[in-house]
Amino acid sequence: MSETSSRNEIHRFTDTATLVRATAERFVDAVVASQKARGSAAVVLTGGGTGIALLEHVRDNPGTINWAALDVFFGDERFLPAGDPERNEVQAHQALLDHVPVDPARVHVMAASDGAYGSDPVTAAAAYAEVIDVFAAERTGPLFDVHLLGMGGEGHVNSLFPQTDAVREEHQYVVAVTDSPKPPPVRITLTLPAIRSANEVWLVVSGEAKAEAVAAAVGGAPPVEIPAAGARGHTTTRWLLDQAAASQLPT
Ligand SMILES: O=C(O)[C@H](O)[C@@H](O)[C@H](O)[C@H](O)COP(=O)(O)O
Repeated sequence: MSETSSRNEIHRFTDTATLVRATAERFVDAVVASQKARGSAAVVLTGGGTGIALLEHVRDNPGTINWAALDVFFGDERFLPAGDPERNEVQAHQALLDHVPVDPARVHVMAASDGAYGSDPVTAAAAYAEVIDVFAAERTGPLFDVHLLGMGGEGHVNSLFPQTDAVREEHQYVVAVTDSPKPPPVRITLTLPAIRSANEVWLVVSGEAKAEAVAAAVGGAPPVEIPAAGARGHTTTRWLLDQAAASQLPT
């Protein structure tokens, strides 16, 4: 998948609560607009405090989303047993998906470590790639409408950490990670080529601890050093930041 040429859009909000509220409202609008334009929408959710808080806000303020016409994917998953509270999909279900009439067949969860593919994350990653392939065959245009991303202080997005094989992956859309520097070590993740197959990529980031990596990513750092720098949408790459996270950007 080639690099896209979409430009960075920067949006700054006074504090984390305002960032979460504004992002949730934009997310609802984006889903509704995609459903209006093509009949359904496809989104990729992210874990992390900001990503889950925004889902809670969407739960309480869902606008006119047609839940039956929504495909939900996950950007990464901690490869843990089903139901483990550390799993991103468990948190997303608790925050939003258990409370709205989504079609369970359209919520595309990555396998658990005690699931259908056993404890081998490589097989589980290949199974998720197959799920994406089946979906892609039915879809025209960019694979996902919006890919939400949080970012770690060293610039990781999904489970793509600096200087790893996963962040260097140029072809496969889904890979296993077995040595994540952030626990748990075993994960499944969408890669940069998968992220770049989204029409819009939204990086939702809060806090001073992220400011240096935000500035490096927006400034065009090599993705192998700052993975977020390689997260680009087809048409839009949108940084949604609180003031603290934006504090090292040029004004
Ligand atoms: O899988 C993980 O370990 C986390 O989910 C992680 O990738 C998180 O998304 C980012 O670190 C941003 O997290 P915050 O939004 O909490 O800062």
